[in-house]
Amino acid sequence: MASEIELIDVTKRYPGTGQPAVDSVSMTIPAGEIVVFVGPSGCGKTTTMRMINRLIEPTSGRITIDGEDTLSLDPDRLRRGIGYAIQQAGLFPHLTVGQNVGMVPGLLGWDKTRSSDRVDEMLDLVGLDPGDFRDRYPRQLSGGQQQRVGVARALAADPPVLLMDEPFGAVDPITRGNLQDELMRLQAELRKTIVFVTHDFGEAVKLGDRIAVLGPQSRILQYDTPEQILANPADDTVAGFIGAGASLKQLTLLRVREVELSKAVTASVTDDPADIRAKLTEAGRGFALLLDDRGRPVSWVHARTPGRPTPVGDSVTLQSTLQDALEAILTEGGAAVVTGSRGEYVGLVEIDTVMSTVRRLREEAGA
Ligand SMILES: Nc1ncnc2c1ncn2[C@@H]1O[C@H](COP(=O)(O)OP(=O)(O)OP(=O)(O)O)[C@@H](O)[C@H]1O
Repeated sequence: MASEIELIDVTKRYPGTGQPAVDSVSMTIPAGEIVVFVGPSGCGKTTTMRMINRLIEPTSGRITIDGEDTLSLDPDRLRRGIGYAIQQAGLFPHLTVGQNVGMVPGLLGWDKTRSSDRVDEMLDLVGLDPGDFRDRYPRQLSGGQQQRVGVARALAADPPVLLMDEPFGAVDPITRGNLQDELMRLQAELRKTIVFVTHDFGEAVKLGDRIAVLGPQSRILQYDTPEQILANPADDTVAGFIGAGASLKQLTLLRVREVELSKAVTASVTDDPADIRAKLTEAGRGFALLLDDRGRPVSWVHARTPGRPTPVGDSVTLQSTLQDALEAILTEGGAAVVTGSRGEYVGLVEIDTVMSTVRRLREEAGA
């Protein structure tokens, strides 16, 4: 379930300020898409987003959701129907993870069983084991886990619209990449209308079906697909914002599932090292990837030392971008291991694949 959002001539003038923070913005946010607001600090991204759920009231203009004027609705009711996730998760510190996630279902009057089933389902969905996490307090979680709980909470009542204000801004780059991958995996399933605020253009390109590049007072400098913005920036300001190295940035547009994967020699973690060595000799390869009993990658072994595995570090999923794969290759060396939806090994992205893709993108851009 998703909804179309429309902003019509929306203006916000904070009391006691000269210029409006948001000046006469009009845009349509299509149902079921991720629209990213990106722009410099202070340009009015957050103000624009918060007017959608009326955490901030517009000074003038209209906002409709599926054609219904939000100003005609009771603000509390409106907000319960819109998921909201923010930087540093904004969890209530004195409530458990389960109570945080179950907050909106509780407000909506769901009964206890339905609420608690939903909490477990949501924790599962964002990759946290409910048995382990439900009764913990936010301070007992890492930053990335808190963000996951924040997303679970925003999704708990199955809202058609999700507002996300720099939700991954406060975590390290690797965790951030993982959270982005998970959001894309969730969205492939849920197809919500998501408005996402960031000042990181790379994040916008990775996540957005469309990107609104905003200038001062939320003036829309360009509103288009990432491909179009990268290929045809509307003006020098947008071009400057995209920055140099656009063809490398285009790696963030391609998913691992879109390139041909290579095959590793695989063996089971329980296999005899001598058998693994024999297998590698026969295949004429130097390394084997060891899988556990569920087919998940565990470690690499070298033909000369088959009894001494090194753990697989960074892996990527089919939804990851080639940029992520490149980063994993650079940290892991040689190739990035690709896993499927249950964490099972599905193939490798090799550096040659990334290089030939970059060459192809350059050629296409020059053509
Ligand atoms: N409550 C307020 N009262 C007065 N001015 C405000 C208020 N909130 C925001 N502003 C001003 O409105 C402008 C837009 O702020 P907003 O937070 O929407 O920008 P932003 O693009 O989200 O910024 P950032 O990326 O730094 O979070 C800024 O100039 C800010 O100083």
